[in-house]
Amino acid sequence: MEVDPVSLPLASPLSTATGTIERREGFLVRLEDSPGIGEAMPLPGWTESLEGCREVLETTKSVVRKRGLDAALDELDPSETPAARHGLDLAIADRHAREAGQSLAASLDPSPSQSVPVNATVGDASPEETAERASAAIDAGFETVKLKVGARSIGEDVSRVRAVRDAIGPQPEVRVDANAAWTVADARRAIDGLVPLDVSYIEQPLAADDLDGHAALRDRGVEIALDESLRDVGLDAILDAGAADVLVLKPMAVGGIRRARTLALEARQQHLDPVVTTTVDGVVGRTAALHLAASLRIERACGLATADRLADDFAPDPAPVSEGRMVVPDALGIGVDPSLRR
Ligand SMILES: O=C(O)CCC(=O)c1ccccc1C(=O)O
Ligand SMILES: [Mg+2]
Repeated sequence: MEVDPVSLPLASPLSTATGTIERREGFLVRLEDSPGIGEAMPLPGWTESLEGCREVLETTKSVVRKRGLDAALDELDPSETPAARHGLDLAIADRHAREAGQSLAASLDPSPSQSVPVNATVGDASPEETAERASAAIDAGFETVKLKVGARSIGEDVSRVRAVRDAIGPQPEVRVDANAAWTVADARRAIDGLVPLDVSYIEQPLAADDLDGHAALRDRGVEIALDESLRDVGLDAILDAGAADVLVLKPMAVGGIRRARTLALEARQQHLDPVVTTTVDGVVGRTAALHLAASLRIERACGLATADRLADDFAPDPAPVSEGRMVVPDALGIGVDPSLRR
């Protein structure tokens, strides 16, 4: 197992209620002999720190040498060091798929979908700017836009969504992501303003641990999706509280695509609908998340259209967005050269 530090600047930083993402730093994990590649891109607030990830991957190297890959994977705690675990898990999964002569999606499920619908991700900006970005996305073929909210007053956010609806018309799906910025009272006001604008879902309106609050927001004309809550309180608590309609899965934040897949299948059994998104990862992590979504045959738009935000990437994009969908690479494994270096 080899670990290479990597750094990707963002061409368009992503502004959210909890700050702006400007650069992604992490590690490529490579397996030799029988090749496989993974990506460990910690995102502070969502995963361990960069330093924490570096340290645990160093330790993991020697565990792999002494006790093998599977033992090393078992030692990585998905809640303590999810990005490091994602890196190794993905390298192993990529290797397995390659050895089986299959794409990653096909190695996860016998009948994966060939393409996945994706949403455009529109960060916080003025109403005019937000509407312009949303229109540009619709013109480029997207059928769903996800707007970041929660950085401004409820009144301003509702005005932003109204500007978007006025600009793109009634057909496209509009969803919003508050990144836990609202109180219950804020969220009720926001829902009153957003329902007439036909917003499909609100992602993480309230604090991650406020499951009862989220449960009380359901069935008011807009679905509730949970993202941060999965990281902080876990799937069982979300299911027990009946807190959501949609579960947002970020493979980098849950400790790997295979763990994300298990969580998605569990959620579905309880009528909680999974959606897969990236943490604005490089081509290895992003394309792996696409394979995961395809293996789950997700029909809701997924948050995988994040390649455009990067100013640079490790390799050419094997799954560019076209007409609002990403086509799953029909090559071995992830479909990215497993020997690529930075
Ligand atoms: O879901 C998307 O459209 C893209 C991913 C995204 O919004 C995101 C990216 C990095 C960190 C957090 C989030 C989020 O969903 O909250
Ligand atoms: Mg979110």
